[in-house]
Amino acid sequence: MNLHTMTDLGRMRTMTSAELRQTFLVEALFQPGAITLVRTDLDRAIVGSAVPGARALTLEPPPELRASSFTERRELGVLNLGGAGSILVDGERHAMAARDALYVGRGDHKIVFESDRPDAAARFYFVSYPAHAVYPTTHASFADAAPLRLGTSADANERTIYKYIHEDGIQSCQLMMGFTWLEEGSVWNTMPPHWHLSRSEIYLYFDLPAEACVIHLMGAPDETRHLIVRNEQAVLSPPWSIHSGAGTQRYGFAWAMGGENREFADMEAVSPKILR
Ligand SMILES: O=C[C@H](O)[C@@H](O)CC(=O)C(=O)O
Ligand SMILES: [Zn+2]
Repeated sequence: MNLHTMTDLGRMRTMTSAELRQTFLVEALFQPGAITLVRTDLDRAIVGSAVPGARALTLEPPPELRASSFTERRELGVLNLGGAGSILVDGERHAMAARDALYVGRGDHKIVFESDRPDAAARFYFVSYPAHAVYPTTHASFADAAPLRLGTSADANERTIYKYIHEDGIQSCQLMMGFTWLEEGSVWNTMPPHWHLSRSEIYLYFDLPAEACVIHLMGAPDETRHLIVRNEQAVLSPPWSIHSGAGTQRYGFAWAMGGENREFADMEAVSPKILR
């Protein structure tokens, strides 16, 4: 399992593009017919994907977890970014339509990913954090996600935030998860930006054609850096970092957070005037 170790603000000032990418960008997710896992020391998150083909895929615990099952001491949030599929948790089948989410609570579970049709494979994206208590495994369909419309077309940031795992939605220990969908002609996410010392965050950009990219902004508000991010790549965002971006066209992105609380609105707004 690949490991991304974080840096601090001081070293970030002198990092090259390659060093920034090695530290903060997760590139090799979504391998056909496989489960891919990447871990980071940032709140001990594990980022992963499962793209089952004709064969079902079982989530095994990597040796680094020192566990007999993946969720022995962890919770897991899954979002289906592809075709219809299922997730079996201890034999119980949860149908996963496109944009459905599943929360799997701490416990010795057997987790299996399946696609309904190998030629229109499910693309399961997941994020896991350590968990200290058991919350029930819960499915949410796209219609269950609380939509929050933000932005204007004049600011090119008209978008809807769909929250699945949060204070008023699916319950969890520390995981929050959902995705944001930009309207045609809107390219900016999280502008004006924010940061939250109470939580770290992970963005996974999706629904971008191969030639398109998002210029993701990170760092302290007065000392920003950027990453060029392609389709289905993830950015690890420490609590002290802003996380915002502009695409060469519209896109979607899944966001997940871990930390102190699960209040979506608990963030420090950053005035665009102080960005440097
Ligand atoms: O803390 C919240 C997260 O950064 C995102 O949900 C923000 C976002 O999707 C947006 O403004 O477009
Ligand atoms: Zn945020």
